[in-house]
Amino acid sequence: MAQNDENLANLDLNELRAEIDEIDQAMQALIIRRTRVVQAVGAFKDRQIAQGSKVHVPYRPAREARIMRTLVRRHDGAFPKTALIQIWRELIAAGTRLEAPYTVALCRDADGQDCWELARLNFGCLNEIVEFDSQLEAIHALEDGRAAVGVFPAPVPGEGHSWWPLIGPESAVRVVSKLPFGGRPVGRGEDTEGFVLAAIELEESGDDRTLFVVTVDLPGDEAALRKDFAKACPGSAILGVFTPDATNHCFVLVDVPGFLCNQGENFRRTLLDHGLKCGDVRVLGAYGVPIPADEM
Ligand SMILES: O=C(O)C(=O)C[C@]1(C(=O)O)C=C[C@@H](O)C=C1
Repeated sequence: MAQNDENLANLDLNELRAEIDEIDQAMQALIIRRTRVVQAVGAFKDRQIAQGSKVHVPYRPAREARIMRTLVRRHDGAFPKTALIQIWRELIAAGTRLEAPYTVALCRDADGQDCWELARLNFGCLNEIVEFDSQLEAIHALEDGRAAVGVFPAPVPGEGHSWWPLIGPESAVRVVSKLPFGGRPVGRGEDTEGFVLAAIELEESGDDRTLFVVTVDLPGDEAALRKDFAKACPGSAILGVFTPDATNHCFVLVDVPGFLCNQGENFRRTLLDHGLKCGDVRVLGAYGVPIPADEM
């Protein structure tokens, strides 16, 4: 029998355990029911694919971001929100696998940093994680469908080689999420941040940031470039600058507040208006803003 909190203190151990058994049974029945609904979602997506949809990966990070934010917002009581999110990570990852099994691609960065913990925690205990020898190979695996998602270390300003310049303008691969999304694990991997890459459509989650790759004339110094971008676009951050050999231009990876995937041209004009000598502006991706640590 469901007990009020006040009554719990009057129960003996057997009665308390009977209460837990009842709750576990109710939760399991709901997991069974949720799974049937997820399978129906999978069947719906299969029909969309049969009708010509190009997206074959069931993963929908914007929807997941909305689910996680709602969980955290309505939570109450002593159970930690980070662990609550982790329960749903397993639920969602295992369910997505039922829609279509998928492989997670990983690659270490030039400093040997990898995102294994991030990948395991986000994509669950059942999905295969394949480690590639080079970042280019991992990106190719995403492009040709050998892997559905990839987790790559978030670029660090000033690092020598990053993966993002390897994604060409014709590639269907995009940055679609930032990890960890809510809460951090304790211990190994607790400081690692990563981006999820996948060949899927970009969708709004209600609180998003957009990644642009901007081609600019080689600046006198990088500090001036950062200042110019900050002035042109408040709240933006330069995550990386890549200068191809023997050229007089560089590519700048800039992280901008808002879901601006159809506004590359507007963004370019804003930069030009602020005196930045920029050429092409292309969208590398967009991601739901992770839940801030002080809300967890
Ligand atoms: O909503 C969907 O599109 C689903 O496939 C369901 C679901 C979920 O388990 O809630 C699973 C995978 C997606 O990444 C997002 C959500």
